Amino acid sequence: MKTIILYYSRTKKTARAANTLAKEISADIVEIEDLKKRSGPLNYINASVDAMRENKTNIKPQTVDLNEYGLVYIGTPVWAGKPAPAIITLIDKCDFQGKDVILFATLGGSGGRNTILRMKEKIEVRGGRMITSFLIKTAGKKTYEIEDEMKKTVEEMDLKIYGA
Ligand SMILES: Cc1cc2nc3c(=O)[nH]c(=O)nc-3n(C[C@H](O)[C@H](O)[C@H](O)COP(=O)(O)O)c2cc1C
Repeated sequence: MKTIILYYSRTKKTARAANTLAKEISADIVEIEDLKKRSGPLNYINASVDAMRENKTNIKPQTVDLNEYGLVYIGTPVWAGKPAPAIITLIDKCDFQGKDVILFATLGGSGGRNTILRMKEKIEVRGGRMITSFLIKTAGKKTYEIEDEMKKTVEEMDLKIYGA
């Protein structure tokens, strides 16, 4: 069965990691957009509050049909120690019954463990099984450094063996 990568990214760091991953493991990839405006200083605070409270948001696409996929990667930036609202919203709209799931998050420095744990809990409730997870620190990193870090993670975690 095929592999798909679903991700949300505000400033395109998670996007960079996700696209590199898609190339490395030959997976399909879908970007989840948050239709709420998330740029600017005030929206940064609102974004943190929304993440902390796990407030839902409007996303595009509204759901993803996972029927033809056996393995699903889900990637999010860490917001206030939580997954981004777009990903919280997405998880609750997808059917993970019988799916293997690999979770990843990009972050400045802290809150990664809690972010993965929260996604794991929500996916398990919806019938999915997290097989592994990883974090990519992005603070101060250039685009090519994020890509290199992703490639290194693929090698070190042997991610190419999953979902074949
Ligand atoms: C609203 C908001 C809250 C954030 N909270 C955290 C946090 O709690 N811990 C952390 O390490 N980084 C935090 N960050 C930094 C992002 O997780 C990090 O820059 C991430 O790589 C951005 O990914 P993106 O470019 O895909 O949006 C936060 C960023 C935003 C915009």
